[in-house]
Amino acid sequence: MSGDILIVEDDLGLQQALQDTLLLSGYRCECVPSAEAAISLLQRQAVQMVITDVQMAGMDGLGLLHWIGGRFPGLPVLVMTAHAQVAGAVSAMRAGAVDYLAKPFTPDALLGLVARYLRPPREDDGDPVVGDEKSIRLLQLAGRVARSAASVMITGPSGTGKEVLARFIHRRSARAEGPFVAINCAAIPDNMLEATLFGYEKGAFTGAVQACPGKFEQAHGGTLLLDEITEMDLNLQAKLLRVLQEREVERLGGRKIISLDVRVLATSNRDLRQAVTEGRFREDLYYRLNVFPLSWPALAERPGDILPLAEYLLQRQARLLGRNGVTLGEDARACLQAWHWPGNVRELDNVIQRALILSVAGTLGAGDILLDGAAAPAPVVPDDGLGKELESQEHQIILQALQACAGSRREVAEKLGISPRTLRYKLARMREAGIRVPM
Ligand SMILES: Nc1ncnc2c1ncn2[C@@H]1O[C@H](COP(=O)(O)OP(=O)(O)OP(=O)(O)O)[C@@H](O)[C@H]1O
Repeated sequence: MSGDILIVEDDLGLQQALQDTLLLSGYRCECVPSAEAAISLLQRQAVQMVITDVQMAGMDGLGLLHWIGGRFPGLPVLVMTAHAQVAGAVSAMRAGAVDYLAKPFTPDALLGLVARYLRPPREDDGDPVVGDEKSIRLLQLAGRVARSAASVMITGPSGTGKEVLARFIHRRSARAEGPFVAINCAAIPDNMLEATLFGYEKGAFTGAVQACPGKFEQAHGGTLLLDEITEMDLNLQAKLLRVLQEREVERLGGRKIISLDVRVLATSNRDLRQAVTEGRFREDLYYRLNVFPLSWPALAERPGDILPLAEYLLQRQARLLGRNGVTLGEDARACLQAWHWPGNVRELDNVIQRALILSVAGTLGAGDILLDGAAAPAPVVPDDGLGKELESQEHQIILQALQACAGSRREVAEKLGISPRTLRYKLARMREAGIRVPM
């Protein structure tokens, strides 16, 4: 499920910041400044989620929650409250809000919560990009395994593309038309993971104001990816094993047995055998999930993937920034090929993003490639100091332009000769880096 989020916020600066953050993650958004405007929009247009401020002139966020609860009971509503107003958050949860954000919050906190209810449309639902012999063989193997019903365990260091491979297996399987549901076991607090996986009935625990299906139920007829499974605590591992063996689930606080038709894929960046030996991962669960192990090695061990991936990631980022047609110069390619990529493909993605932000030219050069950890050998690359310097100069220029144009983004973008979209992107990055961007 992906799609439209309605933001209801009377502080236009915050409204814009929320929209920037969500747009950059691929969500489509509509913004309105009041609950009344939200109601009028909801009567005309379907949305998939609402994010609303509580305190607003006219009808407040709680009033809007009640209205939505009456008309669209299944529509998830996230409320934003001032930090000091815990009572507001409690009332909102009672009134049926699915969650709340205490201001001020980080872009990551916002995206983390939204992703629990709405999957961002991914740009990378294509096949994994490969160029190295090793990866080509791995992909062929994964394609064959996909057609079977076997559980698959994908291992490899962080950022190597394990989730991309899992999506590929789902798309190549007989379940391709069914849902693909991913849950990151490391990102959800232990006490919430069980409820998130298995679902709960209303009143199962404090805060369970309405019944909620778990990820297993949501994945019925499709595939469930248990990301970073080795981070799950041992008690929950036992419960998971039972669900996998019996192919049925019972929601927390519920009595009904729900039968499941779900294929389970799992990933881990640990040495699984060692986790079993150390008693951190159940051996029986290991055998259950490890029916078909696939291992995606570190990027440095498959150097033939680096340039095809760099090209692909460049085009993906360039599209977001409205900079289609940007290319990688020969010196930039040499730089990328020579690096040892401790952060794997995710690091490559970051480096490409940085290069695009720094450069305004149509071809990225070696000088635009800023690698993490300047201490490591990096041929023909300026040191990190220069990169930081340039970045901070760019931030200064943008901040000054914002001041000079009294916050008008359109004017700032014109003044700096960049598209409004690029400006939005840069501002969101600045906010992520903790810089206060005046509105
Ligand atoms: N072969 C590939 N083709 C296209 N994109 C890739 C590939 N490998 C990785 N990526 C991109 O790199 C980023 C990291 O990939 P992914 O999330 O799949 O890694 P991961 O191994 O699951 O990471 P973690 O262990 O941290 O969960 C994503 O943006 C993904 O789109």
